[in-house]
Amino acid sequence: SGTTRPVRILKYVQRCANSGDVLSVISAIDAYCSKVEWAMNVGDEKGAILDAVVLETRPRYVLELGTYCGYSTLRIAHLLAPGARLITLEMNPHYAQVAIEMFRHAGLDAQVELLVGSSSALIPQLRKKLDIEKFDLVFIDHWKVSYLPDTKLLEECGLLKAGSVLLADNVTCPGAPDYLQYVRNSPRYQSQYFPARLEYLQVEDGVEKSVFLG
Ligand SMILES: O=C(NC/C=C/[C@H]1O[C@@H](n2cnc3cncnc32)[C@H](O)[C@@H]1O)c1cc([N+](=O)[O-])cc(O)c1O
Ligand SMILES: [Mg+2]
Repeated sequence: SGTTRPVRILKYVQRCANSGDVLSVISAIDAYCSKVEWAMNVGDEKGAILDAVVLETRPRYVLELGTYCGYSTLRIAHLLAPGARLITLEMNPHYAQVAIEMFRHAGLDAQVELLVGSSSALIPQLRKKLDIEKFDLVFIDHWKVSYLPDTKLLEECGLLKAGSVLLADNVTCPGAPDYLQYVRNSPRYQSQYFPARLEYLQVEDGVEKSVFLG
C-alpha cells in the first residue's frame, strides 16, 4: 500500500492504544511489530534493559540518537523525573513526523524535544542550541556505522562528564564492531554487555552499557 511502515505502525497505535497512556502505546507497537510486520524498535526485552539503566542512572539530561517511530523515546520519557530533558535526533523528516504523532498519542509530546537533522551536524550545536552542558545518558540506536564517530564527537564537544552512561543497541546484531572495540578497550570507559534477543525474533543481540570515566 502507499503508506510506509512507520505510518502503518502509527495508524495501528492511534486505532488500538488508549490516548494519553504511554504503556498502551508501547505495547501496541510491540503487538503490531511481533504479529503484523517487523520493525527496528528496541523491543520489550532490550527495552526492559533500557528501562533499568534509566531508573538506575536517574538522568537529568538524556540524548537519543535515532528516533525512528519513537518507541524507545517513549520508554525513556515515561521513566524520567519532572524537569528532566530528553532530546532525540532524527535525520528523516518523515520518521520525525510519525514520532511526533506517536508522542502526541501517548500524551508525552511536551516531555520530548525532537530535533530533525543528522547527529553529526546537530551534536556540535547542542550546547548552544539547547543550553545543555553535559548528558547523563545517551541511547545510541541509529545507523551502526555512526556509533563510533558520534561517540567521539560527543567527547570532542565536551558533552560527556565522568559518570555519563552510553547505552548502545544492536552491538551484536546487526553489530557495531568498531564501537565495541573502542568502548571495551579505551581506558576512558567502563563497559558491560547485556545479552538479549533481537526485537521480535529468536536471534541473538545485546546492548552495551559504557560509563564514561572522564
Ligand atoms: O539499522 C538499524 N537501526 C538504524 C536506525 C536508524 C534510524 O535512525 C535515523 N538515523 C540514522 N542515522 C542518523 C543520524 N542522525 C539522526 N538520525 C539518524 C534513521 O533515519 C532511522 O530513523 C537496526 C537494524 C536492526 N536489524 O535487525 O536489522 C535492528 C535494530 O534494532 C536496528 O536499530
Ligand atoms: Mg536498534
